[in-house]
Amino acid sequence: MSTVPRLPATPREFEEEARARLDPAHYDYFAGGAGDEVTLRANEAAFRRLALLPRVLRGAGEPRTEVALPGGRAGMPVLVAPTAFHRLADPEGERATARAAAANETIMMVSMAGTVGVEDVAAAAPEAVLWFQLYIQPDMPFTETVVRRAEAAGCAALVVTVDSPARGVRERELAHGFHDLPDGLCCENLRDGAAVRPIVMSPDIGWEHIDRLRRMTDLPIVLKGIMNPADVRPAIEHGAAALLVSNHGGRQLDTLPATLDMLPPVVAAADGAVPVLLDGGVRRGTDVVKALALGAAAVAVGRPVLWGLAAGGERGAARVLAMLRAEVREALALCGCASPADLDPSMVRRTC
Ligand SMILES: Cc1cc2nc3c(=O)[nH]c(=O)nc-3n(C[C@H](O)[C@H](O)[C@H](O)COP(=O)(O)O)c2cc1C
Ligand SMILES: CCCCC(=O)C(=O)O
Repeated sequence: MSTVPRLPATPREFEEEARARLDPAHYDYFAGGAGDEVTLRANEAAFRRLALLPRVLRGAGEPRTEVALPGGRAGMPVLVAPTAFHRLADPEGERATARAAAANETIMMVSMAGTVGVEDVAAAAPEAVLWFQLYIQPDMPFTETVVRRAEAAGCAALVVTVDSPARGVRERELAHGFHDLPDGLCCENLRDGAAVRPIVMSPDIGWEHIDRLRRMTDLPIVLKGIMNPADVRPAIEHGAAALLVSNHGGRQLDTLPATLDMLPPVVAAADGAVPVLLDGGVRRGTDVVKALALGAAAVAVGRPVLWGLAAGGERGAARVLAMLRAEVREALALCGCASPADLDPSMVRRTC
């Protein structure tokens, strides 16, 4: 009789199980942040500082969790953030993640630094809604080649990461000497003929590149890595369809504020012109509900999915997403909400 291995039951246990299974260098690559990891810790701490204030006796009925976004509908307001190198966590890599996302009716943002090509990710989960994350390469003809591949694979949006004019310095990576993928793995979306190009994070990228991208494709463009409200107007003027408030999970510049703390001013600056999403430190359904109450249209999770993948492959990643979905439903119900639209800023309160 074959037995199915037991999966961890909480986000913390998933991380512990992943840590036990992963090569320590790979665990630290996934877990770590830039500098002293001030921002990495701040993201999660900001959610703990905020308390929920439910409403009562609203007769809201069973809550619905789906949300409509420029790149399609998601069955829950928790998307999969783009993270690199999934085959370090599981041999199936991004294929497994896409199936886990599809099983939970949510959207997967496929990293440009994926270890499975976007076509193969799409083929592995034909029902998955995929958004393609792009680092605009200064070689624009090559950027266009990558965009065409994402379009041909059926991706429904481009997520352009704008917080990386240079690569963040993560001391945990330096301590392990982690620079390259092991033999046999590479960034499949960077293939150029027989060669695989390195990803260039260029300080030369500017708004004119967003304009060129806008002219290149009809796909909605989500700008990922907006933190300063001063960037919101230009983003809208240059055609962004949505903004993703992100500090790259604390992996780029250290000592940025928590994303949750910048959400209200970014939402205010967007003034309803485009939906605003958030990632960074979302670990529980209550975290999701707090971000939605402060005006996020949806959130995304990075590391929790990697822990699921490392702890239990596709099943593990699917379980992490299913836990979040169940927790969001429960938190909405206990807040007296019929859907995310019933949340508002009066339902959260700062505790310190
Ligand atoms: C291991 C790892 C790899 C990442 N790779 C990418 C990437 O290739 N492109 C990108 O835009 N963001 C990348 N990110 C950032 C995530 O998209 C996201 O902003 C962040 O993980 C959210 O924080 P969380 O991990 O606390 O949920 C990566 C994050 C991690 C942890
Ligand atoms: C060149 C891969 C970049 C992945 C990334 O964005 C990260 O590790 O945070």
